[in-house]
Amino acid sequence: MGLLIDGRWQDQWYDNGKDGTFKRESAQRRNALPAPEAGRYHLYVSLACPWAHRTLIVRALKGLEPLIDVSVVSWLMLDHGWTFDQEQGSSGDHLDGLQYLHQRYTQDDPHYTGRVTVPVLWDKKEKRIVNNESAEIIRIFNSAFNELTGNRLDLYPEPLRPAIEALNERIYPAINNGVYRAGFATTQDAYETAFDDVFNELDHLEALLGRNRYLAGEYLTEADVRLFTTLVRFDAVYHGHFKCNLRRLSDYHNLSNWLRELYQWPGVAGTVNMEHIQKHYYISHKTINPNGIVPKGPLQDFGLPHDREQLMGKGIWQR
Ligand SMILES: N[C@@H](CCC(=O)N[C@@H](CS)C(=O)NCC(=O)O)C(=O)O
Repeated sequence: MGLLIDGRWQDQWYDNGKDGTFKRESAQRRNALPAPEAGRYHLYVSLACPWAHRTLIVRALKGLEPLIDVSVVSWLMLDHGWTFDQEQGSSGDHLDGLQYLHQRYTQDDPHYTGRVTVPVLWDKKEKRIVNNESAEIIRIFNSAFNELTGNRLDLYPEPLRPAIEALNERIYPAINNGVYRAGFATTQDAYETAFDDVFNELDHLEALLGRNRYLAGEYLTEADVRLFTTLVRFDAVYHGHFKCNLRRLSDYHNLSNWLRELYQWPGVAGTVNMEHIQKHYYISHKTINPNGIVPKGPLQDFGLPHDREQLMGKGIWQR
């Protein structure tokens, strides 16, 4: 784990400061897509990472697999940050055979200072990073290539935008980032604050999903995708490794049925790789789990039947 300082790689763990609260650095590349072209862009992901996972799901739902190819980093992230070590699960860098992801960042800017994160949407033509913020990459995927693919599915439909934004604003701090704030906390207080945020919000969402088929109502939207990638990791990683253990996700009836419905959505299961997920967290985070023992459990089967049909659902909005 480390970061680039003026283009040079430095190996260092997160600095939480005195209060022990984990602070996530904002993504630095936030450009719009220069032009929708097949084959021009390359997506860098980790199959372990919930943020990168969002982009893989939307890429699949929007039929972008033939247009945007992907390189997968290794699940193991140690001194050099994300690597393309094929012995530890990486696909290798399909573009230039790079060894480390930070080399992409310094190709974009030889003086880059900041964390080297996934996902990254790379422009092969201009040789620069288009965007490294998953929340924005999924919106690009949702609309920018429609003319090329003819895919009219809309995960961020105009009339639902206020509801989706309101959900994102609750779910990001309390859950998506909340589990990290719990897991990476370095004081008891910081951990307990994050822990309470996680479970208060899960309770709220459990009630919401008792009324709504999907988070924003009858349509499956980006809000569902963004929650899914955190919750699919919950029992396998966040419950144990990040100490979010008041309840298991499987103890929540509505949330776990909703999770199964999303998992079974065509295209989604193929984006979930539990081996990368468990190995990454338990083996890479040496400060939390120094011996790198990976738990054998829990037993889980997201392919089991769900009961969501009892609520009205219209699938994904069509433009
Ligand atoms: N805001 C970013 C966050 C991405 C992020 O933090 N990714 C993690 C992996 S789960 C990462 O690459 N961390 C490396 C680091 O912080 O050094 C997004 O949503 O795209």
